[in-house]
Amino acid sequence: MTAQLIDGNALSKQLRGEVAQRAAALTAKGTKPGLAVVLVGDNPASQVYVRNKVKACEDAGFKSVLEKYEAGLSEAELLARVEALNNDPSIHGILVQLPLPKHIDDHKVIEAISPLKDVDGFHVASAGALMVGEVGFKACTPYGCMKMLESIGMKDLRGKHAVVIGRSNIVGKPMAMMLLAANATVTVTHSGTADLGAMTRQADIVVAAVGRRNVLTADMVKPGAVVIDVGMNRDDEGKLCGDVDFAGVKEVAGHITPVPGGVGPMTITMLLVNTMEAAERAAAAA
Ligand SMILES: Nc1nc2c(c(=O)[nH]1)N[C@@H](CN(C=O)c1ccc(C(=O)N[C@@H](CCC(=O)O)C(=O)O)cc1)CN2
Repeated sequence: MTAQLIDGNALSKQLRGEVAQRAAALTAKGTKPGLAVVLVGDNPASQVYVRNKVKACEDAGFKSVLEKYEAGLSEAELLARVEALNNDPSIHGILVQLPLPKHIDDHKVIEAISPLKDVDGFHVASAGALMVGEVGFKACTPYGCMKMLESIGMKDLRGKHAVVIGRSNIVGKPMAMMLLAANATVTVTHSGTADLGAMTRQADIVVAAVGRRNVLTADMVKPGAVVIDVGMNRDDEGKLCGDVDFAGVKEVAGHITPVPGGVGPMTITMLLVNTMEAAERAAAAA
């Protein structure tokens, strides 16, 4: 058996088209969605990601502002920039690209972003809203994973067992909350889990979000399961790869996401969706 691919590029194209239509409608009513992207330092991967975010905004008809700062920018200076963006009515979403240089406390910076503009969904208020089912912004990567499940008819996950590998604040934990909200039975595994394979072999859905190659191999997957790969690593030849042993697992799984072309583009797509939502909420409140 060879698994069906869940194509993040194709799904992104469709969803970004829908966002562009909403953006045109809101712009015609006098509110052009605006996203500010803040990058500190010269991390090469971050530079690619912020460029892709700005380009995606432009393609969708948004205003986008890219603020780039030297790695030596102080925490106080960054907090002052965030505050200025909080008070800028033409900006509906603010994103500070992670990782930040070590001398800056990323938690402090994220908490300085207004929850009304927290389109990354990383603020404690956004995480809390997700936990209790209130209106807020959902973290883009897990939100994109949920859309990928929806695209294969898995919106209500009643009766399904989902196993999340990884417990980070930006992927693993919000992923578990979103799966739970969709009625899945959820197990969160991590570096302290005794027998990972024993957990994943029970799963109808596995989400791998560890940041290490080959965390999930074919022998750890139930035949027909859906495998979502959030990882972004380099193999020995420097080629981009995920956390899943794709070649092996695709022979066992029912559906699988590729890397590249899977969750990555969906992360940017859901950022557009969140920014669109932020602009619509701001216009409705005006
Ligand atoms: N403020 C944030 N920082 C970071 C986030 C985030 O959501 N918000 N996530 C990651 C990086 N990231 C977005 O910023 C991101 C990573 C990868 C991709 C992507 O499209 N990947 C492509 C491959 C790109 C390549 O060739 O390198 C793919 O998978 O097809 C998009 C966004 C950490 N920081």
